[in-house]
Amino acid sequence: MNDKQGQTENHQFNAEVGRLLDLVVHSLYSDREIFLRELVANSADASDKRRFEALTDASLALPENSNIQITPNKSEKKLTISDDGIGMSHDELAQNLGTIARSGTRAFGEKLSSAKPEERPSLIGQFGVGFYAAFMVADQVDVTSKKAGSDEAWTWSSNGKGSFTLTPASRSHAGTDIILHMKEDAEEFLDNWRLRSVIRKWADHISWPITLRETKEDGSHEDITINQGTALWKKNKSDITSEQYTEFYRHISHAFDEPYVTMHWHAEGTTEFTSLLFLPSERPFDFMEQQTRESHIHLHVRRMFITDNAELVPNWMRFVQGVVDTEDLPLNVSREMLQTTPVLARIRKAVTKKVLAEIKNKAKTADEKFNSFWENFGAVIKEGLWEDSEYKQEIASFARFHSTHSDDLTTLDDYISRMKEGQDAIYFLTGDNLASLKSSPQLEGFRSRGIEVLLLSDPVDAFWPERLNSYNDKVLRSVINSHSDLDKFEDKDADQTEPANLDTLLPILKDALGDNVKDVRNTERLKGSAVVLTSEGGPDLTMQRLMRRSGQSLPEVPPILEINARHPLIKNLSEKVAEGKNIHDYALVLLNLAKLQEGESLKNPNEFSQLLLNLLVNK
Ligand SMILES: Nc1ncnc2c1ncn2[C@@H]1O[C@H](COP(=O)(O)OP(=O)(O)OP(=O)(O)O)[C@@H](O)[C@H]1O
Repeated sequence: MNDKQGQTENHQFNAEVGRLLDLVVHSLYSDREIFLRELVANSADASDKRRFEALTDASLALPENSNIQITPNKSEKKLTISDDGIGMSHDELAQNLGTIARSGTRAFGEKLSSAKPEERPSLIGQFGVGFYAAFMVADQVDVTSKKAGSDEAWTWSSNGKGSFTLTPASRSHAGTDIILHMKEDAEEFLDNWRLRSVIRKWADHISWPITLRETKEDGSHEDITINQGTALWKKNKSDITSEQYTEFYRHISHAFDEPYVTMHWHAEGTTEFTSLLFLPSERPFDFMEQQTRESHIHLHVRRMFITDNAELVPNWMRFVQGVVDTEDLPLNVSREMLQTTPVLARIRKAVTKKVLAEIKNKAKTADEKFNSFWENFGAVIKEGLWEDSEYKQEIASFARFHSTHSDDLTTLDDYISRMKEGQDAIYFLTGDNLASLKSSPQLEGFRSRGIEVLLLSDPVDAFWPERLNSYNDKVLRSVINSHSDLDKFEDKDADQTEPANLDTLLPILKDALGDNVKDVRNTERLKGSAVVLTSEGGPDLTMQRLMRRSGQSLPEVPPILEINARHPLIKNLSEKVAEGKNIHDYALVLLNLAKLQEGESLKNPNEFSQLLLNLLVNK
């Protein structure tokens, strides 16, 4: 919404911003100092952008000695953060500071309100509320900005309570001033010592000089550069503390966790580059929902930021954060060149191999930290089993899986070491969640024969086994399609009771179910359950379900209904048939029950409940 009053325009925040502001202001009280990190990071990004644009348009060049300046004004209770960056136009101010492009704010809000106070900064970092952190310390924020290359400047102004204004302004040169009108209880951030310590903590590695304007007693000013302003990755490893690495990681990934692994190396040979990469220890809150699957490792050329879209590692490694800096590309490298240059192809290969080697190395330790890393990112890594023909066997060698063997995760090698004599396949079952997989009737025949089954519950699990196909000469086979394999193994718990005679029952069930099933047959693999679904040929049941859910049209593939002739219900039905009773309704209930067991949704749940109720009443 926007109504013009003279020159000043009034706008409403979109609803998501309002909610988010409320959360940020009220949930992060004890970590307020992060506002400075967020604002300085934005200024550094804006300066990077302008420097990059200036490579192809000299009129946008940054002024000499460009910096990010922080000016406290105690008497007016104002703190100003100024940069010479790319700036924002009228529309960009409204768009960037008035709306939230990312979905999931509500979910984030719920998670934030229920999180423990000490977990909140990490959540907020995962979400990246950035600019809005300003309202933790300020009851009014003015942003005056002039876009590089434009003559217009505008001031965006808001008290963070639902609306903002845009007013024409003047600024002598391009860039942005963020003016914070500090809350009474945040005046500590107007003290030089406090500002220095916060800047050192958060911004030491930022490659732009950050200056603090200190006012002397006689009223004169002095600009003091606070940060070291060196590209951290260019320093010697021995001169970098683990705190500095952590701060750099947090800066580049907008996160709050500790890196799980830090990889800092210099590659020499045909292509020369320096790389500082990190594996996160926590998963960003909306990581799995993100629409883009590309990696965002920053590419620098001779220390200058070029892009975070160079896709320096495959998509299944997109959780890797950090910087690659090379001397072997020109500074004005174009987008087309990024896609075709062999230099980048070589860097990609080397970086991917290095990260892969590091993950494999960590996997060997098989400790809790690795397991937690796997819990966080395994679902993404497994995408590589599906789409990365070059590395899929290597990924398979360290991938972890749940299985029927124990509650601990297992590797494929360990699974193979436990295979039964005569077993030539790695069996798996896919489904929506671990709990329902564990109790699936599909497992009964495998359990009673002591055959281990991998339990796969990530959406990607429905796809990759088909492409991986085999590991160490052992094929991977879904239990749903492998029941005939069970005949090879002795069933120690075989039920010795007399089974029902199915000669008449089977044809009647089949007739009652018609086109809804491909076949109805007896099975020896069920123990406690009466029925189970299976399929023959075509995609397995879980795959079919996932494909339908993702909106793909799929011809109806009727399943096979298998029944357990030793189950009391089946015996009972067989007697009813012998007595000449109609069991049509029972047949439908059996099929629907089998579908529910598989986690499928019924086409007509009301009809099913009515059917079931009638049967219970007339029992
Ligand atoms: N000093 C600045 N100069 C130019 N543009 C800015 C500046 N500060 C913010 N912006 C713009 O406003 C947008 C929103 O900033 P905000 O900090 O909320 O999120 P972000 O930086 O995109 O992501 P994150 O939340 O992960 O930090 C930025 O993407 C940028 O386009």
